[in-house]
Amino acid sequence: MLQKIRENWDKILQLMRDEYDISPVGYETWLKPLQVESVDEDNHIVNIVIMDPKIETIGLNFIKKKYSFVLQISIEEVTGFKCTVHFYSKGQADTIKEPELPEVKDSSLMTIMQNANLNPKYTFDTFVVGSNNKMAHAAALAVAESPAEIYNPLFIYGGVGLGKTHLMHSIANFILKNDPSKRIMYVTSEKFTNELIDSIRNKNFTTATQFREKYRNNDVLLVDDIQFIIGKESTQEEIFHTFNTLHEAKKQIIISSDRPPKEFETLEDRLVSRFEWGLTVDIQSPDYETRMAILRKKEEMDGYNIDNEVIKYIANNIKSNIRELEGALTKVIALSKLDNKEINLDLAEEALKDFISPNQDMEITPETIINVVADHYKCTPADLISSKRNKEIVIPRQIVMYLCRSMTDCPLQMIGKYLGGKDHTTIINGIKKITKQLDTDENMKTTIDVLKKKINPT
Ligand SMILES: Nc1ncnc2c1ncn2[C@@H]1O[C@H](COP(=O)(O)OP(=O)(O)OP(=O)(O)O)[C@@H](O)[C@H]1O
Repeated sequence: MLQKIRENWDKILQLMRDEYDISPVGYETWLKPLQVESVDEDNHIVNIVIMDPKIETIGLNFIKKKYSFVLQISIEEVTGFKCTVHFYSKGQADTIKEPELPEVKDSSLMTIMQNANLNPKYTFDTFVVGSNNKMAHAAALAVAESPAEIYNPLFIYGGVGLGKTHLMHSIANFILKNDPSKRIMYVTSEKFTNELIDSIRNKNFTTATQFREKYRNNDVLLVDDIQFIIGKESTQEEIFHTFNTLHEAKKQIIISSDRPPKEFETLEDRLVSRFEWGLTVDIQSPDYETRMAILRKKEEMDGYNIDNEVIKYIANNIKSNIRELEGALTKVIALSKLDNKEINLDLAEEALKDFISPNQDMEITPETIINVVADHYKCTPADLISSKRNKEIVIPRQIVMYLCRSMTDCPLQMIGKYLGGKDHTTIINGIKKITKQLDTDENMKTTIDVLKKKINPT
């Protein structure tokens, strides 16, 4: 087994990196220096030595805490060997034998979680509750405690990197922990679409049946980022039937999206109405206290105790995306490890100099607005700038005109220039159209609110 693990070592590390979202710097710093020292086949123990003298002492606990579990799973996945890993710094390798880690007891549950495409790190325990996500958290917990009994479907929406996926996985992990026999499947709507296309392409009855079974034969189905089904008719059809089958069988459905169901203007009504059958909850950007609490939680999980000034600096400067907030803390920690320096404000400023630009609170520009609106309507900025006259482009373009007028100081003529040289009468007409619609159309109000938040989340 030693030989097999050694031969596949690069593959195992790469699997960890790709499957568990380990950043390039994390990979280089923590994983590359790891080598397999020996294997105790009887006790299923793999002994790993940390070869880099720079990190072997300071990084030992960190690596143990953070990577033991994913390394165990990756070794099992690549070589089939179910094991516990023990880490040693180079000097300890021959002498120390540590007690077995508790994680191995859960390894069958972990395999079930993996098969359901779940990230075991995303649990309610690691999810910080703040005013921005209180409702969503409460609804998620209620669904986890009583699947298919209260809110079905549960529809969670919110901006990028705000914790929708984390919350969905928390529900599924909670259910599985209580009852590992539950059949659970997590999928992004993109992956669902790709698998559907594959099953149709093969034109093979078995493949189509297998695909349906995979998604319909579940107690809980979680579909992330449902907005990507817009404009994909076969996927919508399949989602519709999958939804009906599961709902009729009283199985739980959980959906996430970047917008509420009523904002799916081009989606069939029958789907939109189904999405609204249960409960719709949103997640907003975190306030300062929540950002601080999230950073504190992450620091605690990674085994650090970082100066309050540093945490405040990050929380003050990264406001709208929790993924970026976490990334910033990871960067600061990594730099301190690499340079073997104490974590203080100077080091944080150095580590984040490309991340936090002094101009980040700069005024909003028409370019930003065009990009956000294009992303929201799943068209391209070039479509909005073009002279295309179809409704799918004309309305978003008029929204750009309205938002440029209400969110920037840009003169009408300049807005016209940003939109590919439209004259100022066209811009005025566009703005009037949206302003008028806002008086009567609730959907338009919600759309404008959502877009304004995306453009200026603070
Ligand atoms: N309330 C929270 N407490 C702790 N960590 C959080 C919280 N919200 C988000 N995170 C962390 O932020 C990162 C991004 O969260 P997640 O992937 O769930 O966002 P998302 O809303 O699904 O993003 P996307 O729109 O890109 O799909 C994850 O690492 C997650 O663990």
